[in-house]
Amino acid sequence: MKALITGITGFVGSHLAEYLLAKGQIEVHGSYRLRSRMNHIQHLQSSIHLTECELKDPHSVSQMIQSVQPDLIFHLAAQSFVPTSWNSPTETLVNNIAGQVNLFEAVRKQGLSSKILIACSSEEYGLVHPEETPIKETNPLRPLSPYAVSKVAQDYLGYQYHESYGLHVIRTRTFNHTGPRRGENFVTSNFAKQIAEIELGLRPPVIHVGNLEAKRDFTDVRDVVRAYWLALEKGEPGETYNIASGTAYKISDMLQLLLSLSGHSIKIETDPARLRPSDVEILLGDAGKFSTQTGWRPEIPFETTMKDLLNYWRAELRTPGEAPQA
Ligand SMILES: Nc1nc2c(ncn2[C@@H]2O[C@H](COP(=O)(O)OP(=O)(O)O[C@H]3O[C@H](CO)[C@@H](O)[C@H](O)[C@@H]3O)[C@@H](O)[C@H]2O)c(=O)[nH]1
Repeated sequence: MKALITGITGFVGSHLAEYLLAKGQIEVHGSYRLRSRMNHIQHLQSSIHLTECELKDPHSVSQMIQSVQPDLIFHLAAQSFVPTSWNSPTETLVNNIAGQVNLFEAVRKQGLSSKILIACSSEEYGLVHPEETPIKETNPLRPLSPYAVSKVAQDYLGYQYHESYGLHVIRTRTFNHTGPRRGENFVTSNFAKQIAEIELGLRPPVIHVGNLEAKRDFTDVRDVVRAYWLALEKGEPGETYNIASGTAYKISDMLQLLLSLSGHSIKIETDPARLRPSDVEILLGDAGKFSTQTGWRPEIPFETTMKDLLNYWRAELRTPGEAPQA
């Protein structure tokens, strides 16, 4: 069986590649862009097949699909950082929406029956009223950032291509996820990296933060990639599923947890540049529909995830590129 991961060099892509290789009997292919950093998949390079592909270019996508002929496609490649979407809204929308349309069009025109997972997001729910939590898939979508709008479009395009052409598309609305290799812009990783830098004396004992009042539902990336596999194995085509832990942490509590894992005394300072024009206040998901369909449940406790993330940064800062491959 052949699996294609778009965005294989990224945080989730690298974990998914490891998961699929460990399952065995899956030929793992991945797409990357010209300037992608390869550090997350360096240790896998001899076991995977890489294709350079610009997803915004229909020709490039068509050629890749033609040569790989994947049975499974995990479409993870995207501009995924919310603040970047305010600075570059057009780039975010074009990248995320056109990339997926090009992929769908290639599969459709070549008459393939690939099963396609599209990585949508809990950000789509956006403005959520307290009585609407835990959020079900039926909740209204009230996106609060250009990134969230791009994910709503990806989500509905998945629905539309399934209805119009019968493409085997599964849509997952994944809530926040983290773990080793998480990009340093994202909150858990950013705080963990700052703490590791303070421990090594690379910065003064002051941690810079944004809005600590928001609440997020975090799942370990290793549980998320298992969910993505199950989604294609057992999910209903055309359907959308929340992937969530069912517990929301205030960002300030997540920070306290990280600080408790470090013996250092650290001052907290708000950096106004880290505040957003509009922030999603609470994302707390109900993954009941997905659990019933696939039997999936998150297994890794949040404390373990945060310990692994902090240890990842400690190792990465000591010997860049050689952090343990968790
Ligand atoms: N990044 C960041 N966020 C901060 C900081 N301080 C507080 N926050 C708050 O921490 C929360 C989480 O921020 P991110 O880690 O940047 O993630 P996100 O905006 O929730 O989006 C992530 O989750 C989505 C799923 O819900 C994903 O779709 C998206 O790609 C991303 O992974 C937000 O409320 C943000 O305002 C900081 O210094 N940096």
